[in-house]
Amino acid sequence: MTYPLELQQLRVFYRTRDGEVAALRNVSLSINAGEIVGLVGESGSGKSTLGLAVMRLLKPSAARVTGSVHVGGQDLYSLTDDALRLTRWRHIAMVFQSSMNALNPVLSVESHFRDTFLAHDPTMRKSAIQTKTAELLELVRLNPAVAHNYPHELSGGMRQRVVIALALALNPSVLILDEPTTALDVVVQRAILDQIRHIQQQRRLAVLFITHDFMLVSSLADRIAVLYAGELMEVTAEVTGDTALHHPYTKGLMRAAPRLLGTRVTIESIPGEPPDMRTLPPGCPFYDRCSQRLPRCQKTPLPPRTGETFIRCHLVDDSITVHHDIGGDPS
Ligand SMILES: Nc1ncnc2c1ncn2[C@@H]1O[C@H](COP(=O)(O)OP(=O)(O)OP(=O)(O)O)[C@@H](O)[C@H]1O
Ligand code: NI
Repeated sequence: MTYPLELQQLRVFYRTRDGEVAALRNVSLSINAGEIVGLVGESGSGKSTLGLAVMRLLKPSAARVTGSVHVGGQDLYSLTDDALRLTRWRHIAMVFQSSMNALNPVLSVESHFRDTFLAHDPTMRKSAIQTKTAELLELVRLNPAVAHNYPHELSGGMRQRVVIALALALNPSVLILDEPTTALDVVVQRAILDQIRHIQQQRRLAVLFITHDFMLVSSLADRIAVLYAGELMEVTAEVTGDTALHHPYTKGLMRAAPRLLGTRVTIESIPGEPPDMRTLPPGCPFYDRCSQRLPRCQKTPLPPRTGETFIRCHLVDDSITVHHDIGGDPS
């Protein structure tokens, strides 16, 4: 089976003055067509790094990437620069963290779309560009007249919709969204998420939705991938109930999500800080903060896991008798 997006043993090492720092370690994850996978983790866990590595946007001078990224069965890291340019936007597109502020202030909305279309098809006619632009603006519930506006004339929510519409311009099958709604107020955020869900279903898009907000993503995603210190600790389809078996870190995130109890919002957070990526312990990276740790968690590396869902935790390994979906590659 070919996935729209498949990561195998993806590793990213940033080159720093003090040597290489592993920001992403052995990440394996596949996303199906028509599926939203939420990637959650605290600040610095490597979420944006993963998005950039998947787009092959990390400069070789700044980072070394190993493992593989397949988009529609094609190995992204084996493509020539020309082929890569074609694949980006057409097959895989990304909405970057704070990209609503990255629109060019001196270009109208229409010009942004025109540039995108012409970069991929220089022969595209003006009328076709206008029609496509109007369609895309309507797709994200904007009035097509917005095409004549400049970014500063639009609200943050409208700019974010423009950026999402731009990412969809060449009809990609994979969309990566990095904190697309974080800067927006809750009502606007909700509306945009509903829209993303709608478009994603309509187009059978494979979506990787990056956020630090577990609560937000649990209402949106089909599966959640939990990143901690550059490693996937768990991939779960049990996105709402905390009765299911989870990694202690995932449980912590679930509790840390702001929760409405009657009229009261409680926020319980995980004590401690994520580890320094340069001096990671040999065992589980969550060891220092884990309330359920076992002696061997400190020294024994976590087992590698692949598959639709998995939990990487020594404790969980002990407590499950039936390894649901753990191991074996889907085919
Ligand atoms: N260019 C770089 N050179 C060296 N280290 C980097 C570089 N970019 C990021 N890092 C480090 O890699 C780790 C992961 O950063 P990344 O931005 O991917 O995290 P994130 O999960 O997206 O965080 P946030 O929620 O704050 O956006 C961090 O420790 C960060 O300091
Ligand atoms: Ni980030």
